[in-house]
Amino acid sequence: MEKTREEYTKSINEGVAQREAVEKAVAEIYKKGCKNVFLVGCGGSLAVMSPMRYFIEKYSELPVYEFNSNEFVHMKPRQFCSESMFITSSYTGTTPETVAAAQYAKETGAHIIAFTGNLESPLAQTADYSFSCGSKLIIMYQIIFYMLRLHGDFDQYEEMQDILSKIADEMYDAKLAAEDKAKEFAKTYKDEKFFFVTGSGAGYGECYTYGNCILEEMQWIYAHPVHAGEFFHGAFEMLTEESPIIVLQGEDATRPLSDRVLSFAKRYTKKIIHVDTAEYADQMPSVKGIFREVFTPFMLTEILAVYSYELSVIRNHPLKTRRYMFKVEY
Ligand SMILES: O=P(O)(O)OC[C@H]1O[C@](O)(CO)[C@@H](O)[C@@H]1O
Repeated sequence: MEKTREEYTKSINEGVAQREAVEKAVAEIYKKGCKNVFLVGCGGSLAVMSPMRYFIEKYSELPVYEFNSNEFVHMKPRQFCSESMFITSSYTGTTPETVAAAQYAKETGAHIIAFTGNLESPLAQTADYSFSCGSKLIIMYQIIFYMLRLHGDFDQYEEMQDILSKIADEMYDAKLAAEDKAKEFAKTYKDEKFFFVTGSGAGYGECYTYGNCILEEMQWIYAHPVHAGEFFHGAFEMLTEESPIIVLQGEDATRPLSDRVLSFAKRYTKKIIHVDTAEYADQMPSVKGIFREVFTPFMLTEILAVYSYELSVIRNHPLKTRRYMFKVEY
């Protein structure tokens, strides 16, 4: 395991402990107006907000838009205005297009709330409110679900906070339970040259992250992250008995989409890697009822982190290895 229980729980609980400050920031922004919500970022930092779009769309009538930072800057969407809530995430806080997007948001008069790993970064200096901890998702949960509560769309907010206060330990138990499967995955598939990755709904962001950021960026293995619904409208033509397919399955409303991928894939390939949050229910007794859906993105992210780590170890290719990123002009 990449982190000890103490290191892991500290990094998660550091985010949970910021509850009051996050609520204060969200309440101040909400008071000034929240006509719509914009989720803006790049790569893994954009994908981490994708489940939040799912939850806003599911629970609220508030319009929500998800944008790559550079597209946001160049397109300047018409719906974006001084009463928009601009939520952004950048681990480094220096990704130029994300900083530019925040600067544009500021010029427009919108209120900016940011996750960043560096509170001294240009992004943090541009944002009205910035938060930092070891988990982007934990901060996003607190921002989005408090906003939904203020908007009268989510009555179970206190229950969610109660679960958050226990989640680090339970999640670590689930990560331990995933370790053998992750080691087996790494041993079996370490030499593969290509992976399909499918996911949907609250789990789609993690599907994108796994293909684009983990397999391609961090392991230099070709991957196609494809929406489980869209798989049948193109990509499945490329599936052969030689194709490994990683099927990410959560416990959200779109679970049947992954059942369909699984039943098709079982007919044409033996190389199926099925990662299902439902298999970790015993380790996470606090996460019950509607919260199986709410915490689907968190559980998928944390379980897959075990898979990524084991793959990087067996391939002797650390997850921080880069050819171009942060090294050359781009
Ligand atoms: O804006 P951030 O979060 O610092 O992103 C920098 C890089 O980190 C990643 O999210 C993951 O390494 C990339 O996709 C992205 O280019």
